[in-house]
Amino acid sequence: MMVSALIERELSAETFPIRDGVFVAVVGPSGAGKDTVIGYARNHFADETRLEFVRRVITRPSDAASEDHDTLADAAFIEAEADGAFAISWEAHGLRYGIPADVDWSVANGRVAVANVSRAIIPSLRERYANLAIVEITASPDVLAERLAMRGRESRGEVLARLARSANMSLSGPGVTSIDNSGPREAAGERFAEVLRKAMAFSDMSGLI
Ligand SMILES: Nc1ncnc2c1ncn2[C@@H]1O[C@H](COP(=O)(O)OP(=O)(O)O)[C@@H](O)[C@H]1O
Ligand SMILES: O=P(O)(O)OC[C@H]1O[C@H](OP(=O)(O)OP(=O)(O)O)[C@H](O)[C@@H]1O
Repeated sequence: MMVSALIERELSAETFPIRDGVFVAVVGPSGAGKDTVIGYARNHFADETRLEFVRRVITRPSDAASEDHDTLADAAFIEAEADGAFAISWEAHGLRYGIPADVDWSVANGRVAVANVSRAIIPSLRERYANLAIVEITASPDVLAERLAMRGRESRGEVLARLARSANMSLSGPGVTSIDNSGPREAAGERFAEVLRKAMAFSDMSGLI
């Protein structure tokens, strides 16, 4: 067993940025396939205890078809946020999103945490996690439009707003892996699985130092 897994590290202000484990931030435009590649990896690595697939808290009714998340009403989310329930939270598409605080403990203890997050929170993630892997899932604009329409989770107006938002976002800085998901799910899924294998290997090494 890894040394890091034997030590239950306490987190305090001095422990930032959090080390040992890796935070894998899956980002990219709406409809590119973030939840799809995460779902692929979840199946692929079903028995892998070093990986944690973060269950997000969102102020959106649950929709198990695309993502299994927790739901809170707006006021309850704001209260939970004030109580320190989230490692990180943000707003987008008129919704609030939170990553439960125990992800910090997991990363500090050598696990690889995987979450679908906003591109806008990358600077905060860089401050919080020493080992941050950013995976950008991409697809061409016409593919995005077609997939969002097919997904059917949002109204036509919401889909148009999501497509417009995507056009204004660009990524910069180190540690970004881009995966084109214009082709079959399995192709992007395998590339993502390879990123996770590397993150687990890195985390194993870092726990032994
Ligand atoms: N490679 C693919 N080929 C065909 N359809 C896909 C592919 N990847 C994702 N989809 C579909 O496209 C839609 C958007 O994917 P999703 O994973 O929800 O994207 P995101 O989380 O980035 O918004 C979903 O309906 C999903 O099933
Ligand atoms: O700031 P951005 O990078 O544009 O991201 C905005 C939001 O879109 C995604 O959420 P969600 O999974 O609910 O939406 P999606 O499936 O349509 O991408 C992502 O996790 C962010 O919460």
